Amino acid sequence: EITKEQRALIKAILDAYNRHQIPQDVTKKLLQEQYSAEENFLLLTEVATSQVQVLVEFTKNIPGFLSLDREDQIALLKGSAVEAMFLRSAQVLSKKMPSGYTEVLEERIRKSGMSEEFMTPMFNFYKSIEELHMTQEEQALLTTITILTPDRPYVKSHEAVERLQETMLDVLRKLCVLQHPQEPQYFARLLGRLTELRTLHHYHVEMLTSWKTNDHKFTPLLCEIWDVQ
Ligand SMILES: CC(C)c1onc(-c2c(Cl)cccc2Cl)c1COc1ccc(-c2ccc3c(C(=O)O)c[nH]c3c2)cc1
Repeated sequence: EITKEQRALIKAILDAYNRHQIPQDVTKKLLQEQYSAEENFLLLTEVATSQVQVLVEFTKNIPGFLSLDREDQIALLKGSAVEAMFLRSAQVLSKKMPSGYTEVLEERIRKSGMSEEFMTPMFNFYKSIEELHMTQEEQALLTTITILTPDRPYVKSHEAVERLQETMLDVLRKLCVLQHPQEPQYFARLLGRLTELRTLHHYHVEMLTSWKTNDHKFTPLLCEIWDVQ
C-alpha cells in the first residue's frame, strides 16, 4: 500500500537523516570536560550550534524543500530549529549507550543553569518519546514533518509548505500502520508529540531569556536562528 515513490521518499529522508550527524569530537567533549553549570552550558551551546548546522544540511536534502521560496526556507528553519532539537536530543537520550553518554548528556542538561520549571515538561517529553520506541524512519519523518510546518512566523507560501507536509504525513501514517499493526492509534500518538513540541517551544523562549538575564552567551548562529540579542 506504500507506493514506489513513497518508498523512495522514505529512503531519501532516512539516508539524509543518518548522513548528517554531530561530529564525534563535539559529542566526545561532552564526556570529557568538567562538570559545572558554566561548563555544562558552554558544552550544550557547542552541541546545539553543531546540531543546527546538521539540521540545515538535513533540511536541504528533504525532497521539495529547495524548490520552496528562499525566504520561506529560512522561516521554516528558524521556526522549527528548537522543536527539531528537542526531537533529536530526545532520540539520543532514549538510546542507552555503553559510554554512559546518555546519562552525561541528561546530567549536563539538568545542571545547565535553566530554571526548574522547564525541567519537568522537558523530561516528561523525553520520557514520552522513549515510550514510543520510534523506528529510525519514524524519527526522520517526524523531524521532517516538524520542519515543514506551514504556520511558522513569516511563511508566505503557506499552501506550498502544507502540500509538502501532507505528502510526508501520508507516508508516516502508512508507515505507522505497517510498523505498529497492533497499535492502531500509534500515528495519532506521534502527532500528539508535535503538539507537545509547540508547548516546549514556548517554554524555550523563556529559557533563553532566563539564561540571557544571567549573562549567558550564545554563538552567532544560535543568536541568528533564535533571534537572541
Ligand atoms: C544553547 C544550549 C544551552 C541550549 O539551549 N536550549 C537547548 C535545548 C535543550 Cl537544553 C533541550 C532541547 C532542545 C534545546 Cl534547543 C540547548 C541544548 O540543546 C541541545 C541540542 C542538541 C543536543 C544533541 C543533539 C544530538 C546529539 C547526538 C547525536 O546525534 O549523536 C549526540 N549528542 C547530541 C546532543 C543536545 C542539546
